This record gives sequence, C-alpha cells and structure tokens, in this order.
Amino acid sequence: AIYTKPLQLPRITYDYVIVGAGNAGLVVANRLTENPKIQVLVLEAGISDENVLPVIVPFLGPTATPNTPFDWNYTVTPQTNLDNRAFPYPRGKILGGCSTVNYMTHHYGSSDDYDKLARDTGDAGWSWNNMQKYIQAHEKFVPPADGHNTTGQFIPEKHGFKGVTSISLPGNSQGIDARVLSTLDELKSEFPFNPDMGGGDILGIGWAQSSIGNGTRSSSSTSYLRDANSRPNLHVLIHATVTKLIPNGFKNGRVSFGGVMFTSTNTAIRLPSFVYATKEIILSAGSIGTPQILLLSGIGPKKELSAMGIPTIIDNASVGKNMSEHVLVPNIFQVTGSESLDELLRGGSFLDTSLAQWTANKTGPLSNSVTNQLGFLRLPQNSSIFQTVPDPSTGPKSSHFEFVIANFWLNPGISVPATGRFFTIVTALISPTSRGFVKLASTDPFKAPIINPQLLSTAFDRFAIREAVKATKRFASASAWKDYIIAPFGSNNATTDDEIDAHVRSLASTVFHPIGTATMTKAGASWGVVDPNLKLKGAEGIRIVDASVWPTIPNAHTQGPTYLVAERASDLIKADQ
Ligand SMILES: Cc1cc2nc3c(=O)[nH]c(=O)nc-3n(C[C@H](O)[C@H](O)[C@H](O)COP(=O)(O)OP(=O)(O)OC[C@H]3O[C@@H](n4cnc5c(N)ncnc54)[C@H](O)[C@@H]3O)c2cc1C
Repeated sequence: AIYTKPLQLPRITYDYVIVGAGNAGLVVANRLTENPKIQVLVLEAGISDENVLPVIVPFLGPTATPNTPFDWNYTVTPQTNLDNRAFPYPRGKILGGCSTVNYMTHHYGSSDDYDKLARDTGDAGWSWNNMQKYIQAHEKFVPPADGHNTTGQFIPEKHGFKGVTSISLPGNSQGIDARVLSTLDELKSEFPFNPDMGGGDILGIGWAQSSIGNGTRSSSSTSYLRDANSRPNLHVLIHATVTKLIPNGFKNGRVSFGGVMFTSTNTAIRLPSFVYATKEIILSAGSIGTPQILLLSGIGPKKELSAMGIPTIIDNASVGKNMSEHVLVPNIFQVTGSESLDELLRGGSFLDTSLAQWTANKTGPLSNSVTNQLGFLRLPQNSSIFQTVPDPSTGPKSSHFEFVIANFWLNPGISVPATGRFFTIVTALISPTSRGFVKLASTDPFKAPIINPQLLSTAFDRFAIREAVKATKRFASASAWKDYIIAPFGSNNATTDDEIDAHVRSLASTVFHPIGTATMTKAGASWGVVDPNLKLKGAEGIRIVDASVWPTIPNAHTQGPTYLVAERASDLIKADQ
C-alpha cells in the first residue's frame, strides 16, 4: 500500500527498510516482497506519480524537469571548463525517481562494462555472462505504439518478453528516419548500422529502444511497484525525507545500523520519526541522495565531516567522490519543410491535436520518446590523444561518444526559438576521465548538497567531445541531408578546433547520468564505499543499491544498468536471508 502520512504506517519495525522509491529501490521492494513473510517499508521523499501528465505522456518527458514539483531542482556548481556556467541538475522526486522523469532511452551498456565491473570487483557475478539473465527478468518487450512491423529493427533473441518493465521501439515514425538509414548506408565505414544495441553490442547507430508500453511511460513505479502494490507485506510512505541512519551497536567488530530517521513533509509540524529494520537497511536514494544521507549519518571523509561538526562514525574517504557523468552537447541545424516536431515544443494547435490523439488512443508524436535513432561510436585507433592517454573505454566493444538524433530543437535548458525548424544531433561523451564529487553544503538535510561533476576537466574529455562534434558534421554532410539541412544553427557553424571548443564550452551540460559516488570495489580494496555484495564497507546492516555503486560509467543511458544492478542486488539480499 502507499501511505501519505507516518501515522498510517502499520508498524515501526520491518525486515527491510528501503530508502528511496526510485529506479532501483522499487525493484528491490518488488523482489523482496515476493516472499509474503518478509515485511518491507519504502521511504520516499517525493510525491505520487498518479495523474501527473508530463511523466506519463512520453514526448512530454523533457518537460518533467527542471524546476518542477517532482524534481529535486539541484544546480551544479559553476563548471570551470564550461565558461563557468552553473546549470540545473534534475533528479526525480516522485515515485519511480528518475525512471519517472527521464527521457526513457533504454538499454544496458556494452558487455565490456559488466566484464570490467567483474574484474574490478573480483566478482564474476557482475560479468555480462551472468548479468544477461536479469534482462529476461526485467524486460517486457512490447509492440511499438503505432504497431508497425519491427522486423530488422531489433534482434528478438536479445530480449525478454515476460519481465516487468515495458520496452518498445519508436512508436511514431519520422520523416528523418529514412535519411538516417540512408546516411548509415552511404557512410557505413564510419557510421555502421547496429541491428540491436539492447543486448551488450552497442557500437554503431540503430533504432532506439525506450521504456514505453502502449504509448505510455513505463517506470519502476508503473511496473515494479504497480505489480507488487497489492501485496500486504509491501508498505510505501511518500513525502518522507530520510535524514539519518541510526547505529544500534556493534556486530562482527563493525558498527551496526538498524534505524532510519525521517521527516514527513506532509504533516503540520515537521518532527523526526523513526523506523527500524531487523535485517537490513537498503539505501537507494540515487547518486546524489545516497552520499548525502551517508555524510549526514557520519559516514564519509573524517576531515569533511569534522569541518561540518558531524561526528564521524565510519571514516571513509571515498563517499561522494569518483562522480562520473556523460557530457552532452546539442549540435543544432536549421532545416526546411514541415517534418520537424518543433511545433510541439511551441505549444500551438499541433500540440492540441497531438494531445487529443494521444488521449484517444495513445498514438501519434506524443507516444514517442525524443529520439528514434541513436548510436555509440569509437575514436579512430590512431587518434593523436592515444599517444599520451591510455584508451579509457571499458573495452574494444565500448564507445567513446554517442549520437542521439532528434527531429527538433533538443537543447536541454534553452527554449526553442519562436520561429524556425530544427534538427539536432546530440553528442555525448561516453568514456569520460574527469571525476567530480558530491559533498554537504550544510548539516540541514533539507539543503541541497554541493554537486560538482568537474565536467571536461581532462585533456582526453575535451579531445573526445571535440571529435564527436566533428563527426556530426561528417554525418550531416551525407547526401540524404542535402535537401533538408539549410545550415548549422548558431555556434554549430564552428569549423576550427578553437571554435568547436568554444561551441562545446558554451552549450555543454550533461545527460543526467551521475554514477560512482558510492563506488563498489573489491572487499579488501584501499578505496570504495561498498563491497561486491553492495554492503557498506566497515558497517553491518546497510546495503547500497542504486546507480551510485558503478565505479565506471556504463556505455548506456543509466536506467538500464541500474535496473540490472537492482535485480542482482535483490538476489544477493535474498541469498543472505
Ligand atoms: C532528466 C533526466 C533524463 C534522463 N534520461 C534518461 C534516459 O533517457 N534513459 C536512461 O536510461 N536514463 C536516463 N536518465 C538517468 C536515469 O534515469 C538514472 O540514472 C536512474 O534512473 C537512477 O536510478 P537510481 O535508482 O540510482 O536513482 P533515482 O531513480 O533517482 O532514485 C532515488 C530515489 O530516492 C529518493 N530520495 C533521495 N533522497 C532521499 C531522501 N533523503 N529520503 C527519501 N527519499 C530520497 C528520490 O526522490 C528518488 O525517488 C535521466 C535522468 C534525468 C534526471
């Protein structure tokens, strides 16, 4: 059941308390309550996702953030290498977390990502070989909203059809789809077609897969929670902000945790409440929330904690560090004709008729995510940067940068101009070597932490994103675009390296894929926050299950890898029962 006030809770002690009803937390909640004897409470700071149109209608996804009631509304610190710009850094504050507010692109990364994770943690359980079975558990591949013939657009053997979360191919074909395919044919040595990037082979450009079913967003809330919500042993409290983890003694020579302190934002007086876990507390508050709660609880770098006046319970220098992100640069072109979808963003009659169509039968442009085709590409092996920097990709099947192709103005944070038609090739840096951090700005749990991803702070990152932008120019020079693209828009007309760097610095932000702030490492490693079983190092009773545990950012939009981590985490937790 979903409760809105602490007084509605049926008990104060549960087997497991999960902090955060987000992407990962609701997977664990579902899997653990498969056993009717296990009592699970999930505490979520955000609101219910019911009847919130921007999070239900796929194409409206980008309007779900920033600066909305279901966003944490964070801002990154001014980024030195991006003209000192600070910009919004959305995170979902709603049932389903970021899976409810994201752009729905869905896949799992390269098989190399998982094999590297297995090597780095010394645990073969994280290898691609073992992790693939969780795709079957997680994924319910369904027909696209327009019911078109999908032969040749994906490889069925790579997918699950009986899992929980609906995944589909694009539900509304676009005028540019054929132009993209023709470009892949014409320039196949640089931009090969990938018949299916949903199963570990990500290189090349192909059809996007999205967490959409029946023309509607499929989030961890609409799938894992809805699936399990009628179970009497699952309890979810919303409007509940967790402020601290409470120790209850020592076990096996380590500090043991059993209590969770939280404050309801839905009561007249904000007083702390307490709940208890007899088995484990599962921290699933995401890459920003998880380190914030650890630090508020005295788990983190002693120097930082002491400076804030917080007594150190576990001195761990890695908490909040190793933050890694995919840098995003929109490369916008002006186009002719009326094929582009910009009118939807301008809110005129096209939006009205599209919304009426979506309401009537969940089809049309609004039933789709922002992209029909995307892909992952490598820098050439003889690139000059590799003379001084080792290849940071997770392996030969992994990429250095990504293209996301959108038939409209896709520039997160900057509104579409009042007139004009646009086409965007978004480039993203997929193998960044920059590392940033999250740390407390205040001991007040209701104050946002300091978030500094330190984007483009290495020579490799600046080189790779520059080369990615150059690649978009070669892509757009194919004959398929000759009668469509009029000219590059604004700073996208850059040609020299210096001009491209200026274009990047002035427009770059991120794909909102933070990971690494509670990194998983080998049990005896000198750094890291959790061990390969996702248990908090130096503690008993706490596991961390969310995107923050990834040591290296996967070759994916991060919801898919987060789902797989949460599925395996559920098995690890069950194995200890
Ligand atoms: C705008 C945007 C677009 C994106 N687009 C895509 C995309 O297209 N495809 C893709 O794969 N990925 C995308 N991502 C990234 C992806 O959604 C996330 O990486 C992933 O969902 C993170 O899952 P998580 O479980 O780690 O965290 P979350 O899903 O963020 O879950 C954390 C939960 O914990 C709650 N919480 C935090 N602190 C507290 C607290 N103190 N007390 C109680 N509850 C708390 C939060 O409210 C949230 O519900 C996008 C993200 C954003 C923000």
